[in-house]
Amino acid sequence: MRAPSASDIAAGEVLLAVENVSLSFGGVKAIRDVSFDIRKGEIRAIIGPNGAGKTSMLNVINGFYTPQHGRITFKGKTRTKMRPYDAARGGIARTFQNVALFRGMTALDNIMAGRTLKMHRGLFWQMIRFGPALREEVEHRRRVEDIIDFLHIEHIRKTPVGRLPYGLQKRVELGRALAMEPDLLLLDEPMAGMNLEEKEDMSRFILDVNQHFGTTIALIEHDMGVVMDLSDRVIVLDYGVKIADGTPDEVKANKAVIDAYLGVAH
Ligand SMILES: Nc1ncnc2c1ncn2[C@@H]1O[C@H](COP(=O)(O)OP(=O)(O)OP(=O)(O)O)[C@@H](O)[C@H]1O
Repeated sequence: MRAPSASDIAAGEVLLAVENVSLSFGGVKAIRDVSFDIRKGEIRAIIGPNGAGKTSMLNVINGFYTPQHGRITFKGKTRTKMRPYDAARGGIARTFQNVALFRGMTALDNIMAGRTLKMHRGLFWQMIRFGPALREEVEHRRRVEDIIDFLHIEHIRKTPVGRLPYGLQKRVELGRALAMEPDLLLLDEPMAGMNLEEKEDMSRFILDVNQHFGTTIALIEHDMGVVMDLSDRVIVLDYGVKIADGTPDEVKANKAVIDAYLGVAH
């Protein structure tokens, strides 16, 4: 059984609230007046057919897109506009639908890159690796090694990520996001392109991140088995509109969802 339970989550504190958000690209209405919340400690899935607006919603949450209408409240602070850098500094980390790593760099260096926002000493001190900067680097390396242990990727730490199989690249990308020590982790199709074994591994890591670090997670995923197993609550989008929001069992039984999505082979 997962902890915390669904009833704990229902009573829990709201980490992020999306209110009446609408986003258009020219004539295309990607998101239409969508509201929902993400509570501290939960795993929240966003599902829906292709083009439903799922990735656009993650891009609104992490400040990549500015919605024409609506507002976002994160950790009690309300905004209509935020830059991705501020979102990252504020504690929102993100992985992408297609792996977005530095392919020529090792797994270790890619994960280390995720620590950049946590580094306080300036470039000058980093370069001469003196005093406080050296102490800081040692601490960052320790954190990164902990993440490498946690994700069981010790054997590939020195391998350029471009040479790794896809499933391991996705794991390194997760490691880089974890290196930011986020309060909210956004995962865009973390299982896409994976075989069954890789999916099982990734599911376990997502649950472990949630349980051991207490990280709140929002994920987009097309594999319904994975979504229903992992998530505390699920939002369903269709043509940019929210058509359902509830526990996996509630969503599975929802007629509009069956008609729009679940009933259709994907
Ligand atoms: N940068 C953009 N410029 C123009 N239109 C866009 C842009 N990004 C998304 N769209 C459009 O907005 C709509 C929602 O797209 P989005 O990628 O958010 O859907 P999605 O649910 O994530 O789809 P998928 O499951 O295929 O990834 C689509 O009609 C898409 O073509």
